[in-house]
Amino acid sequence: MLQDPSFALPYWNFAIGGNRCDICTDDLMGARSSFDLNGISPNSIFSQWRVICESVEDYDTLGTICNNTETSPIRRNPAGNVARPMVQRLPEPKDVADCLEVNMFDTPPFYSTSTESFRNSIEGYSHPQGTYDPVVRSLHNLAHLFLNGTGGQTHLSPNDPIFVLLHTFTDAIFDEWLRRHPESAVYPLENAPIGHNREYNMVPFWPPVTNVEMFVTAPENLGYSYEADWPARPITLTEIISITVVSALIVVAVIFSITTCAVRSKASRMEGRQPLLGEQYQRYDDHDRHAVKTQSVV
Ligand SMILES: O=C1C=c2cc(C(=O)O)[nH]c2=CC1=O
Repeated sequence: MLQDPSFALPYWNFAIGGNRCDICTDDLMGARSSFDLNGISPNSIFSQWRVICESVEDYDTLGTICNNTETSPIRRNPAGNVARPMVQRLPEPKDVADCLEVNMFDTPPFYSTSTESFRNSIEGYSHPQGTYDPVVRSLHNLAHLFLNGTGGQTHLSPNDPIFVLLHTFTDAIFDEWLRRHPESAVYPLENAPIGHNREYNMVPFWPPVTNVEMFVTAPENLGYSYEADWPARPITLTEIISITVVSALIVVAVIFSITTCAVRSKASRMEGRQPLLGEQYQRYDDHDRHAVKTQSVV
């Protein structure tokens, strides 16, 4: 993209479970301040990073527009939302594996209420496996809400530099999904919310670019690829049962074959040692030989 091989897009793999923000350290995105639960440590370069475009009421009620004035420092209290325990933990690796298995890219109404939709699953309005549930927050949304501060409020979140890392990881998951589902990667042609149909331009980019033009993998589209290890899909109960049954059948078949071979080889060894005529057959004894001679004379 830039013709600069040293340029890279870093990402934050937020699907690590637990209640610890692993990149919230002073050498990365800033540790928690010891003086202020919601603040960033003074040892971080981000401690005085300030928010712009915070006066949302003014924009709504007075019709003013953001003029880039800096206001308060960014706030962050990872895992600290005591009123909402559900957002005190980061997504699990399994959640990424599950959402990569969702087959359809999107389903009507192509909205935050869509079910069995990869788009809604990665966005985080449904269970990672695809089922829509109004109380659930997962993946991208959960990572935002976990940050619990500037990064957790939709109109402010880009002010926290973690935003970029959270979104490059979300994009990497989308890219992996496109790679795995080439045949079901179908972007909605119509009936999507305003501006989101396949051939509509993505607002506010200039020069104009349509949604479908961006619906291709990063290497094809922009000339970069993500270096990521994806969690393996966990084995389902049905698969465990099938594997157990097949393994048991293989063991029985092997035991049966070994036993049959052993019995046959023993039988053939015994046969080799037996007289040609068994005890039940009459033998030539002196009397018989005599009888034969007598008969031949007659
Ligand atoms: O910055 C964001 C904050 C969000 C909060 C939710 C939610 O599901 O409540 N979703 C969000 C997306 C954001 O981009």
